[in-house]
Amino acid sequence: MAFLCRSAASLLKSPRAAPAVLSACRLYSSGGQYEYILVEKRGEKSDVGFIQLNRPKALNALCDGLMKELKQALDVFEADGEVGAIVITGSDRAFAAGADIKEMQNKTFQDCYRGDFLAHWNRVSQSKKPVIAAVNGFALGGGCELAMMCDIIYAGEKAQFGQPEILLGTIPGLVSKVYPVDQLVSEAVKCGEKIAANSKLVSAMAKEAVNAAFEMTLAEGNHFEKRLFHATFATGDQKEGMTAFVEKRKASFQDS
Ligand SMILES: CCC/C=C/C(=O)SCCNC(=O)CCNC(=O)[C@H](O)C(C)(C)COP(=O)([O-])OP(=O)([O-])OC[C@H]1O[C@@H](n2cnc3c(N)ncnc32)[C@H](O)[C@@H]1OP(=O)([O-])[O-]
Repeated sequence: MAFLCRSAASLLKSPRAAPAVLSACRLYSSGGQYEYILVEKRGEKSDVGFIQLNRPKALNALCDGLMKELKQALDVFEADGEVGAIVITGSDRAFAAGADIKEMQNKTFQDCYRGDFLAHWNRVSQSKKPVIAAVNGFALGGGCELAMMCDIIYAGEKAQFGQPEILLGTIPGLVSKVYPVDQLVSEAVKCGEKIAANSKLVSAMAKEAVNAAFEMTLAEGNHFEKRLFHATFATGDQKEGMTAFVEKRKASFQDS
């Protein structure tokens, strides 16, 4: 699994493949029109529910509308007796580049807490039917978490998983990396440098979330992480991190 930052991503960039187009895609639902996803039944027996995230210009950033539609499509497939499994995919370039930063940029802690921000994000992990993530391209932040909520992950050779939220002044849930023996120590130091360049306040919150999860049930751990995620919206560093992303510049964190 690769931990991606924007600069690393630019090195890894592959020729931009056109978003996969669903031939003969038909809207499959209770008649509702989906704006952010394409939905159909696939397989010889039409017994596989197929959901393609479809915000190509935003690299399938998971805006609130998209997540609501995803929940709606899962509800429809759960109720469909023909459907035995569900596949969620994105485009060749991006499974999903995370929660929508532009939508989150100006949210306050109060907005997050009162509106129970991300409340419906657990829908995938609550699915009674097996869900398979088919991941090509970027699966970052909430996009990586969406894949992890599925029961099985199939990854294309160029799939890139990462939890880069710390670069935005908010908290991630997972980081892992594998190196050859002789590169391990120097890479660990480089990693330390990258961490140290981020908000120390938010890094501490991330660590608190990870450590607390070891002592909790999965549901409690998810809840605790969500509350800490909300709390980062009370910091100046979250504002700086997300504003810097939108303004296409490097963030300057003040640990506040
Ligand atoms: C449990 C929940 C908690 C989750 C928290 C999160 O997920 S936090 C998030 C964690 N995720 C991250 O921190 C990843 C943030 N994304 C990146 O770092 C880079 O986009 C990249 C490395 C994925 C691709 O770089 P690249 O140079 O190849 O492409 P590019 O950068 O030019 O992007 C093309 C267009 O897509 C847009 N857009 C992209 N992502 C998002 C987004 N999440 N949101 C909104 N928009 C996004 C981007 O603004 C641009 O639109 P514009 O300006 O043209 O209108």
